[in-house]
Amino acid sequence: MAAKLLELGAVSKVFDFGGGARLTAVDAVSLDVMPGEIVGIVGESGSGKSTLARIAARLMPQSSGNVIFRGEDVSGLTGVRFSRQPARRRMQMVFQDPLASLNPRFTAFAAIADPVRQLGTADERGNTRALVERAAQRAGLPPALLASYPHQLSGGQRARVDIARAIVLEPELLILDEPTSALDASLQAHVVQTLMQLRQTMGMTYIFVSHDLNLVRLMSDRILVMLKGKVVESGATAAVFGDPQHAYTRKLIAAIPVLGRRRAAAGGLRT
Ligand SMILES: Nc1ncnc2c1ncn2[C@@H]1O[C@H](COP(=O)(O)OP(=O)(O)OP(=O)(O)O)[C@@H](O)[C@H]1O
Repeated sequence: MAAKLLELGAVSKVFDFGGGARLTAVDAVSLDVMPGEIVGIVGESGSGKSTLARIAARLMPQSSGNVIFRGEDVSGLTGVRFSRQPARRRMQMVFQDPLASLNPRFTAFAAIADPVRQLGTADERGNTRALVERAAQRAGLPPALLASYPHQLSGGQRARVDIARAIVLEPELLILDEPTSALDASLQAHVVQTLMQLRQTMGMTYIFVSHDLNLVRLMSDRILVMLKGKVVESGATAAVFGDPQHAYTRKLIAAIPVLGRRRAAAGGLRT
């Protein structure tokens, strides 16, 4: 059996607001991600999905629990310390709002080149233009747009810059936090198609965070359902959608516009 790519062991995150006010945003979540899998994380707003994604990507320290990436315990490494690790280039994150995550003073080329400058080998740095052009092409960004600044690009084009930047060093794991939620339905479909093609051509593994169950159903091999920081249900996507065990999962599925109506009409899924 293949080695696990990422292991989260009983990861918790408690936000302390002072004066005794605390919030457990993630509560003892365990998750093993195998190479090549797409794991979807779903749940209502505030259920802890983004916090878990940020902990997995080492952008935020957990309060307790372990994070093991490619067999290496990275539990004590976050932020700048993790960014200095060789493992850093093997795991990248794509964010919800590229306008917020892209530096307004960087052209698309500079944004995509940034990881090469920061994390690339000397050879890669010498080859920056070719790497940037390859990543842009893979992400479906026309070469003519590489000279543009974020404000000159559409939402869909910005999403593609963000994806190109994330894949420029060919990471093994992409953690995608609502990567298409700022886009309208048709752009969303294009970006999802691009992500699915990338997975095939580059053999990547995704953790895909979304409140959009239709999208997660389409993309994921396996899903985790989160409620108030806890995983209330997990399993193969087809099994969870076909025979949801938890009342909350049934409620989420029933709320999917098209699928929910069809299922309700068939007499199933009342919570
Ligand atoms: N940096 C922070 N400081 C304090 N509280 C936070 C912080 N980040 C998140 N939270 C809180 O933790 C809880 C979980 O938030 P999180 O963003 O992980 O949920 P989510 O499921 O991703 O929601 P959404 O879909 O709205 O992004 C929320 O109550 C949120 O307000």
